[in-house]
Amino acid sequence: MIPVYRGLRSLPPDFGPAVAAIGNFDGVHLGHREILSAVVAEARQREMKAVAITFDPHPEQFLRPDHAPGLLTPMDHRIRLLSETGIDAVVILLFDEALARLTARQFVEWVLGDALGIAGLHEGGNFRFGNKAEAGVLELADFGRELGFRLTVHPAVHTHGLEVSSSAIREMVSAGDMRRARWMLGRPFSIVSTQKRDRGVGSQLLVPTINFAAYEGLVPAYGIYVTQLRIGQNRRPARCFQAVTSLGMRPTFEGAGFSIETHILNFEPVEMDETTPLELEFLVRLRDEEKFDSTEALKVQIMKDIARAQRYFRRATP
Ligand SMILES: Cc1cc2nc3c(=O)[nH]c(=O)nc-3n(C[C@H](O)[C@H](O)[C@H](O)COP(=O)(O)O)c2cc1C
Ligand SMILES: Nc1ncnc2c1ncn2[C@@H]1O[C@H](COP(=O)(O)OP(=O)(O)OP(=O)(O)O)[C@@H](O)[C@H]1O
Repeated sequence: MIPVYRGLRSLPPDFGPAVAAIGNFDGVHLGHREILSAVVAEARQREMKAVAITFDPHPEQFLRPDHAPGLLTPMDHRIRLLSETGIDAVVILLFDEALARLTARQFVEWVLGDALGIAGLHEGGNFRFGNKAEAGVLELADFGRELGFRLTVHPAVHTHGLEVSSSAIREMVSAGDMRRARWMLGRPFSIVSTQKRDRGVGSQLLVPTINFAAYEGLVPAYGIYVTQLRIGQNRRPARCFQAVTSLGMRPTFEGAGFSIETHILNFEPVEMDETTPLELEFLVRLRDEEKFDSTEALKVQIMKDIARAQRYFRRATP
């Protein structure tokens, strides 16, 4: 794993010079990856460190907690995806009152210059920074000329005619539109969690499922999905199973509450416990959750869901 520095105080004094991109990088989508690959290319050429600079909490969570979005990638997941882009280090800036108050000039001089030794920066045209997002890439280019770093501004990345952005992907995920979310992410939307014990109703009366423990990030619209489950990220290669997942309130069972439950289609025993990392990829939404009159009626529907998921995988795998 690459080094991850949490807060400027944890940086070594000889950290720079570095080529970097700054942003929330929520989702580490196609736009982010394009920028980060340019960061890596410039850093290799200039023999410097390639760095992703991100924020925790998400600025919106700090500034407008009531309206803040659920995240596509909580921090650990984001760090893993960032590290797969080829960068050498992640710097997490702690987004607090003091950081929010920095003017654009203070942010550039103190954070980018003094603390990080930035010699090259890559951003998209919509990048904004400084107190109340006062400055954009034009001001950043001026600072670069004054303080001696190179700024490269990248045109917006599009896919299927749509501009890629974290907020657009959040809307798609919230609406259960996994196909478009996948276009923009360049991978299926996934959540990373662990297993939790369930009530046992599923295994006895319906189908066996793996239940997910509490998850802090954004989840797709409630419903039933074709999914893929990776068990044990740290084990290489992780085991990957075809699955069907129910996500929501299980209206058939009054008071059952929220749950994410996955039934593996091509099950084989695998060693796991409540600490084993699980990654659940959402491929396509099958239907809304429904309230059934009986457990038997729910089971008939679950069998249909399983058959549809099996057909999906038969078509998807040549
Ligand atoms: C493929 C699949 C589809 C499901 N669809 C529904 C549904 O439409 N309505 C519902 O109330 N529960 C649905 N469930 C959830 C079951 O109610 C759930 O498995 C049951 O509550 C067992 O809970 P337990 O695992 O806590 O024992 C579905 C589960 C699966 C695996
Ligand atoms: N589609 C894109 N093409 C090129 N650059 C992008 C794209 N989307 C974001 N960036 C750039 O990536 C960096 C990090 O972006 P950040 O994660 O903060 O924003 P975002 O993805 O646009 O999210 P949001 O939709 O929440 O504003 C910034 O420089 C931003 O301009």
